[in-house]
Amino acid sequence: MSKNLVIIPTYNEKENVEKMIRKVFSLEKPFHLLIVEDNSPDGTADIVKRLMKEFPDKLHILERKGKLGLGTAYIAGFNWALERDYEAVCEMDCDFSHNPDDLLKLFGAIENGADVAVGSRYITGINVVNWPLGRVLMSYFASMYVRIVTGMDVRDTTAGFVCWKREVLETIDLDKIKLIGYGFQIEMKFTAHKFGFTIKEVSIVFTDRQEGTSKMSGGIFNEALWGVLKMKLNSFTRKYERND
Ligand SMILES: Nc1nc2c(ncn2[C@@H]2O[C@H](COP(=O)(O)OP(=O)(O)O[C@H]3O[C@H](CO)[C@@H](O)[C@H](O)[C@@H]3O)[C@@H](O)[C@H]2O)c(=O)[nH]1
Repeated sequence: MSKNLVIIPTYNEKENVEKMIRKVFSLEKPFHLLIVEDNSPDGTADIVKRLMKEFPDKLHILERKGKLGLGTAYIAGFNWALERDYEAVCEMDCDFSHNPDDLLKLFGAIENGADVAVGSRYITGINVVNWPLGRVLMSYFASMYVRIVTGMDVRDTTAGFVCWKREVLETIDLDKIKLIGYGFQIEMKFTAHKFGFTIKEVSIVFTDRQEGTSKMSGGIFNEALWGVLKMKLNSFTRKYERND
């Protein structure tokens, strides 16, 4: 069995999902793939189930009743992985904004000793293609804001292309992660940082999706803005002790 799992959350990704699954399985390293599907009205799940017959054992689906948010989709996926023997788990979008070829770099960073590997848009300038200037600036300054509030030395704090060593997911108590949108990505990294895990940023280029639409909303942005302050305040009373 592959030791490495890729988790892809999907909501209305019928244009991308088959292409993405085939691409991941064509990479030179063997990965398993878990699709966390939120009952997409466009029939994404049916495409995945058809492909599961072609890729038995390595393509899996976790179906939920409806659109419950990206953060809880990943938590469900992480818990699924922890019930099995995977040694590292990577989050990735379905829409090719994350280049699946970069999975090799991210899992490679974990093999080379990082506890968390972040596919980062902001360590060598700003590597974002096809986003409107407003969104680039918002994302860039949001990452800066988070860095200042949290004191965490990570340039791309909202990045959603991230690999986690199993031990990190076992340690950070996934039930305590409360934010669900961009804030989810921040809270996961911040918690790992507070537990003393090493976070390595790996430079990637993020290209805006060609097919389908983003599911993020203004509410999710606000959640990140206020949620980060609340998260920082709560961190003063929480104990971050590892059982080594
Ligand atoms: N299962 C499930 N999947 C979802 C949901 N919402 C979004 N997704 C899936 O999550 C992935 C990302 O969704 P987008 O809506 O395209 O996200 P985005 O706005 O481009 O945000 C990306 O970049 C942010 C940083 O700029 C990241 O913070 C974020 O995690 C994500 O990678 C896609 O595969 C999409 O189908 C949901 O409620 N449920």
